[in-house]
Formats: sequence, C-alpha cells, structure tokens
Amino acid sequence: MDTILVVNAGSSSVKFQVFAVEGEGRLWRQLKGQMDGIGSRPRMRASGSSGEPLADRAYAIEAVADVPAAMSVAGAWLREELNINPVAVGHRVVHGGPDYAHPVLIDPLIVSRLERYVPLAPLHQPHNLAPIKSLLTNFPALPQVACFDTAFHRDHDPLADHYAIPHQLYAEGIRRYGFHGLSYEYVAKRLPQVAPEVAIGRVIVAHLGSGASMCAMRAGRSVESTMGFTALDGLAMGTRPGQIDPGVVLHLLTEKGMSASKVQDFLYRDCGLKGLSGVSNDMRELETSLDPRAAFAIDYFVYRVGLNAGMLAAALEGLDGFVFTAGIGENSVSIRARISERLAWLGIVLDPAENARHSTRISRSDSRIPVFVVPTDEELMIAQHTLTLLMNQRSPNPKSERVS
Ligand SMILES: Nc1ncnc2c1ncn2[C@@H]1O[C@H](COP(=O)(O)OP(=O)(O)O)[C@@H](O)[C@H]1O
Ligand SMILES: CC(=O)OP(=O)(O)O
Ligand SMILES: [Mg+2]
Repeated sequence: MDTILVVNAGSSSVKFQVFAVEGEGRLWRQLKGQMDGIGSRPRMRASGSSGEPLADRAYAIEAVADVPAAMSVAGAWLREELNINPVAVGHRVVHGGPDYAHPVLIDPLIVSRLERYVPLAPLHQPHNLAPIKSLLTNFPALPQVACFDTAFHRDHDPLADHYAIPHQLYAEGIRRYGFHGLSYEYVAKRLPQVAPEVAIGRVIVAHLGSGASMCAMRAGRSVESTMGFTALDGLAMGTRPGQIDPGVVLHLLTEKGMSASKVQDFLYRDCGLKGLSGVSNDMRELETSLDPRAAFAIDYFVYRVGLNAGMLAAALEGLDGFVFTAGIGENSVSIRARISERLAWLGIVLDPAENARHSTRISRSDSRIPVFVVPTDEELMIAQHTLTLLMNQRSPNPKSERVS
C-alpha cells in the first residue's frame, strides 16, 4: 500500500500523520500523532485509522528538550516500530517568502532558497528544513513536497501587504506575509460544510496555539492577518510577545547593549505567556497555576485577541462569523468564553453548555455573530497538496483527487 507521511513542526510540537493512497488518489488516514508540550511536559500520543491508541508516552523535559529532539524520537518510532516506508513526504514549511504562493516539489535548489528564510522564522524554518535535507541526502529519489504557511495569504491587497516603509524594501521582500496559512486553508475548506451561509461572508478565524494569529477571511479567502514579515507580530504567544513597538527592540540593542542574536532569542523564546507569567509557555499550566502572574498572562492574551479581533472586523467592514481553532482555541473552554465576553460588543453571545461540550457551534441561537470551533488539520492539507503534486508528476493529465 502506498503511503504519504506528513511532518508538521510547530513551535511547541511535532505533528505527523500517515495517509494511505488508494486507487484514483483517495487518501485514507492511517495514523495521527504528535509530540507536544516540548519545553514543558513532552508527551507523544498517536492513534490509528479508527482512533485506536497506538502510543502514549511521557518524557522528561530534558529527554525531549527541543523540536529536533522530538523529531528524532517520533522519527525513530515511525521507522523502527511501525516500519513506515512512504512513497512521498509532505512538509509544513513556515516561510515561503515572496516566491512561493503554492506547494512545490522539493529539489536541492529549492532547499537552498528556503534556507534564506531561516532568519525570518528561526523557531520553525530550521526544523522544517532539517528532515527535508536529511531525506534528500539519504533517499534522493523520494518525492518531497513543501507546503507553506505564507501561501494562503499571498493574494492580499497591497494595502494589507505593505509596511509604511519605502517601496524599495517591499520589492526586496519586506512584506506582511502572514502565517498559519495551512490551518486557515483547512478551515476555509471545512467551514462551507459547517455553516455555508457564514463561509461565504466575513469571518475571523482565531488560530490560538503555541504560535497564535488571526485571519480575516472574505468568502474563504484571506484578506488580512495579525502576523506580518515574521511570526513574531500580532497576538501574544507561548514565547513570543506579539505586537511590540519597534522602539523597544532599538532600546534593547542600543541602551541595554544586547546583541542582535540575543534580542532574536529573547523575542522568540523568552517573551509571550512564558515571559509574562514566569511560569510556563503552556496554556494548560497557566490555567491551573495559582501564580497571579499566570492569571495576568492569560488576561493579557485574551485582551490582545479582543483588540486584534476589532482590527480584523474593521478590515472586513463587518463580521458574519467567528471561528476558534488550534490547541487553545479547540480545547480551552474558559479562554473561548473570556474572548467571547470581550467581543460581546460585536454581537457575540456564547452558549455556555455548547461551549463546555466543545460543540461545533458554541454561540447562542440569538447571537448576532455565530461562533464555531473547527479543529484544524494542517496535516490533511499537506497530504492533499502532496498527493496533487505527486499525481502531476506521474501523469501529465492527473484526475482530481478525492479525500476522505
Ligand atoms: N485542554 C487544553 N486547555 C488549554 N490549553 C490547551 C489545551 N490543550 C492544548 N492547549 C494549548 O495549546 C497550545 C499548543 O497548541 P498547538 O496548536 O498544538 O501549538 P503548536 O502547533 O504551535 O505547537 C499550548 O499552549 C497548550 O497548552
Ligand atoms: C507560524 C507559527 O507560529 O506556527 P506554530 O503556531 O505552529 O508555532
Ligand atoms: Mg501549530
């Protein structure tokens, strides 16, 4: 049986799925797993095609200290215990820069181009490229596909794509790219099944995970994102501050004497929920902590989501629906409730019972803006793109694929 392996390295997790390819390009999920809690409480969980558990292993924080360590533990498990031997591998690559508006079949030249974006996504790009490079070396004939977080946002209006800096810098690639595009693309495809009348309208999707951003969509297309040139901007995140006056960065460099690489590390690893709370970057730990700084970090997170939702509603000139997704958005009843309370002025009223049940629609029937929880599936998007490119490679006139 032909299988496609999908690898998705996030800032606090490594997610992977294996899909079987059947007949005319139908995908069947065989296995789904993730190592999460990297840097706090590493735990690898995986389940099979009918959801049956295949693994549930907790690790000491030092045993899986970072994303590369998580990749090698998960990779060894897939190779050695499950004998996964895919016909193609699809990868999430966070930064595609100005050149990549669509997924691409990887070759060494593309890898060297994507290396240029390592400084623009230091928490992700090196981890996205490492398995690609290792597979290219060891299995040069194995087709690999790169799917970009930036691609979904690439047809933004120039107004949304620019910073107020001289045009020459835009031409050089200093633009507001936006990220989490594979997640938003999945939600855009799923929403018409959940709420067709909302999907054709103006929707804010809040991808609240370890990295967090929001996307304004009109009829399923991205028109604005809270993230920009890098995945530092916008909302406060696990270890990133979100929006910050660039004057603070200048101050750190010139007055505090920090080197550029120290500032980079600081902004990517020591700020956000972790920096504010002094407790953890992990929302689960903050929610159970008695430390008042943990409560403050949560208050700040909720406040900034509210502010940014106002901004995106302005970009859309109105709002027809609001969607929560990703680790926090899919799982935290209390954060969804608190964000929704902040957005009461927009016409959002939650149904507490539906919210507690993690229902698909969690707003009251009289809520002017309906609110949904749509669990994301970046890996399925990657598998679909990988299959499409694989079929294009094999046949000049591929049949369109169907996905279960
Ligand atoms: N039940 C839960 N309640 C609150 N937060 C949760 C829950 N489950 C996961 N999270 C949070 O989701 C975040 C991770 O989300 P995820 O989308 O997996 O991140 P990433 O892909 O960026 O690594 C962490 O902050 C984690 O604490
Ligand atoms: C772009 C980004 O922040 O990704 P993640 O949420 O997976 O860390
Ligand atoms: Mg993620």
